Formats: sequence, C-alpha cells, structure tokens
Amino acid sequence: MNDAPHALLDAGLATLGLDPALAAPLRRYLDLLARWNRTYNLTAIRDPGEMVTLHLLDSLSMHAHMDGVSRLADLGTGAGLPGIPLAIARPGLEVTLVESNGKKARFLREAVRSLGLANARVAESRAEAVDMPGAFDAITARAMATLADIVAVGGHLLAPGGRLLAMKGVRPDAEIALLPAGWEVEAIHPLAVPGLGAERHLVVVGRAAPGGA
Ligand SMILES: C[S@@+](CC[C@H](N)C(=O)[O-])C[C@H]1O[C@@H](n2cnc3c(N)ncnc32)[C@H](O)[C@@H]1O
Repeated sequence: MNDAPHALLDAGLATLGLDPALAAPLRRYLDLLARWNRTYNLTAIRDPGEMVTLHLLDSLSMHAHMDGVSRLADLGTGAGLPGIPLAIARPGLEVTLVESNGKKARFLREAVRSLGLANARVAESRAEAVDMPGAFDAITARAMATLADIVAVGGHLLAPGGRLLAMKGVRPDAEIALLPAGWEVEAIHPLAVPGLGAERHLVVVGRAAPGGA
C-alpha cells in the first residue's frame, strides 16, 4: 500500500473514533488480500484506496453498534468482510467467519493464521448448515442476501434476544416489508463511512415478541 491509501486509512480511523494503532494490522490484512487477489479473484475491488474505503472503513463503520455483542457470526463473509476488520478492531469479540466458497475459505484461514487473529475462526460451510443453534448474540452479513433470506439461512444461529445486524446501502424498505412473520426491525442506523458519499444503513432485526404486531 502506498502513502495515499495509508493516509486515507489513518484519517478514516480517526473519524470513526478508532485507535490509530489498528492501521498496522488492517494494512497487513489488505496487503494479504491484494496479494491473493492477483491469483484467486477474491474481490472485484482492486484499487488500494477503494479497498480502504469500501472494504475496511465500510466494515468498521458498524463498530459502534457492536457494544454488548460478544459472539458474532459473519455470514457470506467472502474475503472476511466485515468480519475480519471487526475482529481486528475488537479483540474481545469472537467472530465466526462463515463462507461456503472453498477458495475464499482458504484465504480466510490463511488471514486468521498470518494475522494471529485469536478471536476469529472460519466455518467453511453454507450458513444454513452451520450446526451451532443459538450460539451467537449477533449475526451480520454484507452484500450477501435480502433480509428475509439472511434470517432464513442464519436465524437459527441467534441466541434468544440475538440480533441480525445487516449492512445495507439505501434504507431497504422493500426488503423490510418482506421479512417473514416472527421477525421485526428494531432499529435502522444511518452509517457514515469516511470518504464515501453513498448512503449506508445498519438494519437491526430481532425476533418479534409473541403476540406482537
Ligand atoms: C457478494 S459476496 C460478499 C462478500 C463479503 N460479505 C463482502 O461484503 O465483500 C457474497 C458471499 O456470500 C457467500 N455466500 C452466499 N450464500 C451463502 C450461504 N448460504 N452460506 C455461506 N456463504 C454464502 C458467497 O460465496 C460469497 O462469497
């Protein structure tokens, strides 16, 4: 990574209120991703500056909403997004990176190993086949599926009171309208991604109270 993406990352961390010391491990992750991407096509975003904004800072923009979450499953994590940046930023958070594609899972195992991420593990599996019912306080997913599809494949992973923290672009009202019975939106938080003009929202979905509307 050259100087301009470095500066972008440093400025972005400051804007998000995150420790500047996170820049070093985050850069190591991006460097590894860029290296593997030359051979394995793990992500279509290849420009180093765009990788900082669209991968790292976009993922980290939800960190303020992780308070109280200790076990997170990132469904369809691809190359580890948002799960790896969150695991780096929050060492106390246990992150399970769920990915069905074999070459992406291989990259994830290498990233966890070479970054020494003791709080992350890889589940090479389809989310619906992960046999850990109720094991997580939260599940997340970025660019993976509609809200209804995410709860269909991953809802079983949530503990009672657990929540889906879904990363979305514009406020997804059409998707919200199609949530199945038994699930409801608890909150919608606009997210500000440093350096990005586009809209981002974090949609928080939980199980509906019995007898609720
Ligand atoms: C468009 S990519 C997004 C990757 C990453 N979350 C990101 O934001 O860059 C969607 C990923 O979800 C994975 N995927 C899709 N359905 C899945 C499922 N049911 N279980 C596990 N992974 C799944 C795909 O293999 C792919 O890597």
